[in-house]
Amino acid sequence: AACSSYRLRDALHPLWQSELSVSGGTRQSPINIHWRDSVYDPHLKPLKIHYDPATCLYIWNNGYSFQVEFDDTTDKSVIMGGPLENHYRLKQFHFHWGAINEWGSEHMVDSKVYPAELHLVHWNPVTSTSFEDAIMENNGLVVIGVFLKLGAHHAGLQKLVDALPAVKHKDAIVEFDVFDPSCLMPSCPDYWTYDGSLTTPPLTESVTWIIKKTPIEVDQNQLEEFRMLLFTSAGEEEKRMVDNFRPLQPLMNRTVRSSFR
Ligand SMILES: Cc1ccc(O)c(S)c1
Ligand SMILES: [Zn+2]
Repeated sequence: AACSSYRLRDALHPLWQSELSVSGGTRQSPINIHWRDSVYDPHLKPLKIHYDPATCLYIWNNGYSFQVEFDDTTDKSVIMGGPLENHYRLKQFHFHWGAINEWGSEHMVDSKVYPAELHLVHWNPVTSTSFEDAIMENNGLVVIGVFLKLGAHHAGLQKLVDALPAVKHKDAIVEFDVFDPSCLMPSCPDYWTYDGSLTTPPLTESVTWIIKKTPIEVDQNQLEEFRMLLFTSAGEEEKRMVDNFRPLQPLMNRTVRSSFR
């Protein structure tokens, strides 16, 4: 009963009315990672990341988040290793965040929530011919999740933050060239990994999640710039883009593996 009422509340969340279409899901995201329940897997390799800053195309406001899109027509920006059997191409990255610092991330670690979470979305060019196809493929996608915590100014992020006023409204787009998202990665190699889903519609269960254990630090001004974006288009009544995170989903029959002891 608790689960169904939980799911009903979940399904009525403003951003996810369409939730009912996957309410039978068995591997939904995000989840609360219980550190002590995660299983160290010695076979997990270090994650290898090779991003070419020249593949960065533009930044836009898609009405859910702000998103930086990459040229994914070649293998110039890829990840491999970790839990992966082959390389995956970087397609885009975006963030989820809260109205205040007390919440905002999608995943949690022992119920600890962060003010924001970065998602770097990659697709499998070996088993799919396009990102759009990969969304529907089992393990067609890999999303690297990085927690953001309040702390020092993040110089690499600031280049992104400076572009946000240009994409304040839904569907706004601005050229954004030569950016290397590796600068948003924590130096600590440790991660958890589990099988899950997109956290926005179509919520398809096609994602191998790689959640970095260590957050990156950003300062208050940078978080507040995120919160000045709008869900709404120019001319509409303004709705601030905040709380664009999906509620926690049941772990069901899944194990979270860790790359570290
Ligand atoms: C492909 C994709 C789009 C939006 C998202 O929030 C996530 S998590 C993945
Ligand atoms: Zn996301």
